[in-house]
Amino acid sequence: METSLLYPVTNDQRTDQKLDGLWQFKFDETKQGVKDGWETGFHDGVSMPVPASFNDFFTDKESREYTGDFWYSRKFFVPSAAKGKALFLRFDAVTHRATIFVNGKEIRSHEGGFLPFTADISSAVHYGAENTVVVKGNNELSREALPAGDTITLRNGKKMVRPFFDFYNYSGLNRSVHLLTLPQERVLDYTTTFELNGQDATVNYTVTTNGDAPVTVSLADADGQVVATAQGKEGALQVKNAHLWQVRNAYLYTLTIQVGDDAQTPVDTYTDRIGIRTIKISGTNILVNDKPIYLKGFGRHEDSPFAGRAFDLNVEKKDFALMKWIGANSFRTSHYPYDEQVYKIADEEGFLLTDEVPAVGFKMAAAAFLGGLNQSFFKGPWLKKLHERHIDQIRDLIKRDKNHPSVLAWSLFNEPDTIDENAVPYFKQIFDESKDLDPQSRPRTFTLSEDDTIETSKVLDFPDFYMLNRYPGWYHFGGYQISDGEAGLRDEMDKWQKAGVTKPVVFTEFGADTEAGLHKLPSVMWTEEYQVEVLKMFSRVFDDYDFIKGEQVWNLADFQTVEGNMRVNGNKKGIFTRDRQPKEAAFFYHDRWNKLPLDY
Ligand SMILES: CCC[C@@H]1NC[C@@H](O)[C@H](O)[C@H]1C(=O)O
Repeated sequence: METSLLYPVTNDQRTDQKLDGLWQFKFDETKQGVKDGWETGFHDGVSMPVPASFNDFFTDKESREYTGDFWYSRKFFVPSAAKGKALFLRFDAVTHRATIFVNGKEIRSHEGGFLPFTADISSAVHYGAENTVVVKGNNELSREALPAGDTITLRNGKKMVRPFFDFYNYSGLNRSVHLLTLPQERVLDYTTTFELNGQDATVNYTVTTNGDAPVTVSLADADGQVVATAQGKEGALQVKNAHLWQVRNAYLYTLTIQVGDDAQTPVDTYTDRIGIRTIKISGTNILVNDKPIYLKGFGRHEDSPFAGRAFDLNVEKKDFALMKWIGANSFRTSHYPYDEQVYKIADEEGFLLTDEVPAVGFKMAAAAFLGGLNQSFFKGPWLKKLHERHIDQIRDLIKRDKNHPSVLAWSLFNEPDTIDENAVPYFKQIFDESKDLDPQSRPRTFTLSEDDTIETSKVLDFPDFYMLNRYPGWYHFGGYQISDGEAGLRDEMDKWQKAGVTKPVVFTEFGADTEAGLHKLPSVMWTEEYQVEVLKMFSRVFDDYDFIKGEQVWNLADFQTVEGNMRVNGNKKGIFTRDRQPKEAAFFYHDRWNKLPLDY
């Protein structure tokens, strides 16, 4: 687990310099890089944008599909003025694993392609001079890492991934790299929890530093007026007439943490924007500030042309414009943690997000669909290592995102195999070990695939609310059979109702692949008209069962997947195309959701 995952800030005590731009890049198919001294830097590679996935920049299939080690390198200058500071490199994400070298010295390694990590380079840099950072990355998949898959070797000797999941294995320095100078004594972390007392609110906080200097915490309103202060590494800020953060009606305060005796010359200062709100599950209701909400929105992907899986602020800005236009209020970070800037935007826009770790592909049946074996995923030699990495990434996910008001819940799996008894001990371990990680005790859950029902799933006691992925009208009872699909879905909902549903149910996936521009009257599958028929069918069912508290359609936009006979250059279940243009279904939801209150 990382020591500190605070998002970088720049002030009188801290600096954050992004090292984005063109880096040197090359593949290392024979894993000779270390033997050949690549860790000291190289100039015989190709130029590669950062942040970006490397895959789509190549025009030959072997490079696009490359699986194995790859190297990045660039120079960076460390000013003499940085002497005495703690120097770190912060990698917002390297997919799927990385080893970091500075001036030829190995600093650290990291496993997991969607969460940040920092490398302390204080002992390796030259001050007042240029330095060289080198990243050795790797994008192989296995059953003992997240996300799950296999890596095979073709008869021509080339490696190839076989994902047990339905998104392309985009790889590389997918998010920004930062050069940080920090005070030797500094803030490492902080937590916030909230109590609402009528018009007033209490912000309970803790601050973790690496020293003994005193701490002062203050809270300022959106106009910059300080509304509360407190002393000490633990305390409570009393806020009169608190302006609450609400769904699609956000309000953010600025929290300032100062370390040191003298407010005029603090040892360290850390600031962040927080929202005062509470989240609870009460019976079959999801409550924000004690008010029931209904989730309207999407499963998404970090996916776009050219950038691949890399964070692209332009795409993110467009996606939020589309989600606001259509009347959405929420999304799931399917199937992995997104870039921190997404959560910051969601905080500002008042969107709720379900924050998901890349525990996807934990189901051999799905792997069978994608070319794996058909056996129990939770019974194999890979489980011990997988569990270690799974809980490690849950810990870092919650450590990184716990102070965002937009985070509604933690999704600990996507469509795992929960029918097999072997799943129970694994789930028990994950839920036991994640129980106390979130100071705000937000709900923990996971998505249930079609096979995992109230009759077949063995792990329904664990989630705090249910997330259902259902595809009648597409993967079964498609086309003219859709009426049987609806009848079957209603049968299942009747069983949930009869069993006495005691927790909220949110539909987190449903939809139909649709080729934009394909029309037919009457409809056939793959046409825009048919996608609307499927979504209207689901809407009729959702409106008939009061325990259903959310509809998040799959997917906001078309996205890249592996090639195959079930995919037409990617997954086309988007309500928008991959270049973010509306299909007919976008206007259906614009009409359906904008008739409802923003938060229900
Ligand atoms: C029947 C499983 C559906 C599946 N669920 C996980 C998503 O990552 C996929 O994209 C989606 C699909 O096949 O469209």
